[in-house]
Amino acid sequence: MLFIVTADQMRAVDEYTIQQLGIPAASLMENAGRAIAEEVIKLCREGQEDGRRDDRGWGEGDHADSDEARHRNIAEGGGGWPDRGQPKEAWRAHTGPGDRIGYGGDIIADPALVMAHPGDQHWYMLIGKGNNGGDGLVAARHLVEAGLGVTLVYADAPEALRGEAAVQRDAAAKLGIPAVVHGREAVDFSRCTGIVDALLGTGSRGAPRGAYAALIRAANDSGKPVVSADVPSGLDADTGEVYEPCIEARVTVCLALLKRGLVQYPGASAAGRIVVRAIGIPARLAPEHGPSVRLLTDEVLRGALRVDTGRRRAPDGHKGTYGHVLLAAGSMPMSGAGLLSAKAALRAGCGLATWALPAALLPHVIGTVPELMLAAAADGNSGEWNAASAAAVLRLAESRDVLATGPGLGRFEGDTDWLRRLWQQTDRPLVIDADALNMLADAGPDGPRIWGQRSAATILTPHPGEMGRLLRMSTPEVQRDRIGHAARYAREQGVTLVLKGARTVIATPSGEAYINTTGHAGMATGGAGDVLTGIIAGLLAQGLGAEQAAAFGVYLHGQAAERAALRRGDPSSLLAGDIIDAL
Ligand SMILES: NC(=O)C1=CN([C@@H]2O[C@H](COP(=O)(O)OP(=O)(O)OC[C@H]3O[C@@H](n4cnc5c(N)ncnc54)[C@H](OP(=O)(O)O)[C@@H]3O)[C@@H](O)[C@H]2O)[C@@H](O)CC1
Ligand SMILES: [K+]
Repeated sequence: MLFIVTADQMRAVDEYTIQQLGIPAASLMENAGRAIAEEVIKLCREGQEDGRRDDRGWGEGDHADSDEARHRNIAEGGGGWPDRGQPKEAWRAHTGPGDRIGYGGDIIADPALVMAHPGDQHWYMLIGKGNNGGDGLVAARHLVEAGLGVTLVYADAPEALRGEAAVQRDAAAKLGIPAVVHGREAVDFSRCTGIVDALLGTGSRGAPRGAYAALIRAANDSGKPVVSADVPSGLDADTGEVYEPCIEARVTVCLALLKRGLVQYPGASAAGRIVVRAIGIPARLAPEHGPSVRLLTDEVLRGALRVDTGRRRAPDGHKGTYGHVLLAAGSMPMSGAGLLSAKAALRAGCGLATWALPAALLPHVIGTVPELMLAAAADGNSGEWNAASAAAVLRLAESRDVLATGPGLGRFEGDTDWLRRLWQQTDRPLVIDADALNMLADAGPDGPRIWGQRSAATILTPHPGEMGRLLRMSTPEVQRDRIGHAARYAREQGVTLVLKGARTVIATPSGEAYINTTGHAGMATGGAGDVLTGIIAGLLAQGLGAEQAAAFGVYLHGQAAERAALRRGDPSSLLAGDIIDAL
């Protein structure tokens, strides 16, 4: 299971493992360095195999329907990417004739470190003065052992290294691994075939300084593939913010647990392919030492969240079994938003859906979705909502299972009070999106808290701009720490929050959070959010809890968008309606 941690949480788990479990720090560093060396070899082999990387311009990697692809460019245990499932044949292809003994079966020495023509490779290992540098030194030893050429490039004087890292420095020196110190000797990056970035890890603070900054710039400018140890140097491991400069890695070998900065943009782009490698630290310790944040995969949905991702129906089920969604949405200029939401709710599998809308809109939408029931909830000829309509919506909600509101609603006189009445006077699960979120933001900085805790599920689905209005901060500020802001708001306001955007965050009132792995940049299109509102409402109607409906809804939404983009052949031509059709 892929837990996602902050640097402090990682440190606490490290400490526990070393001090309470008694696993020596040296073992962890040995495992870390060895894992980095293996990933370097794997990258070299890929280069030897075909030299052509499969960059199809989808933004985040391959699009396939398997859970492995779900992880996007994140792989666990080093085996998930891109092993191509044929280890034995692969070793055959990669090992030279001298590496195999032909009689009585294959005997292969240390397969993870075997490659053809290792002597053609020469890697520069950029070594910082902390434990990240220690990992790089261990990796250097293993690469030398595998036959590659290696040069250590120290950012600081080697004497600055302490503890375990100093032990590794001395071992490397005794083995005669060539070393230079930045500033003392010139470093010519054109002479290497690849670079290991072991400058800064989770102990990094702020923008890289001095020699660290100079080496990062030189590595990026070299055009050589960079493998980063734990996190790309120059990345904020907690927020995903990239400082100037920041390593642009081809591969990041993330040690033990995923760091938050690697799953949030722009950090996720700087990290390249992320491989999470176990180093002897039990992953399940993570939530005991900080918030529980997980990558949202099919496994997490089926396991921890107990969601039937196969969406099986009871053989004797009827439409009443799958619940009835009431959607209060749409206005004259934005009727399509209501239509998309309502249709998505039906496609998500609810038994029935009623769309409550301004009376003047009714004649224009009758028959557009025949499966949908329509209810005029606001009088007048304007096609807009009004404050008095709250009573009608509440009345309709009495015989429905879920209320969703916001898409295409528009703003109107007294709208914040209109929303407050829905919040306080219906005991149905409530999904709040779009303009309804702006009404909520106008309720004041304490937002929902002053309206009281709802007993039923309450799900808010802001995009970063709406989240900013709720939090009274700018959109870039929200984006700078998406997980942190979403988790805090959900906990403080007692709601389930879906912060939309690349790598959607789902945060619960109890402090759990999930980072979605499905979807693509083609979903940045009008109406995609309205579709999500409908899907989540449709799942709530079928009896899923808030956490399950929000998480599964986001996952399904992205998965359907992937399918739709594959059908069209190009994600950028995706329409929100295509997502509904692919559900
Ligand atoms: N058991 C463990 O702990 C394990 C840890 N592991 C590994 O250790 C890594 C964490 O190691 P770490 O805590 O030593 O910090 P790390 O990131 O190497 O560097 C800190 C040094 O950099 C410096 N520095 C800071 N900011 C800077 C800046 N902006 N620009 C320039 N310099 C800056 C700072 O110096 P200062 O400024 O304080 O003088 C400090 O000396 C982790 O990511 C993983 O790779 C694994 O082996 C598994 C076991
Ligand atoms: K690094």
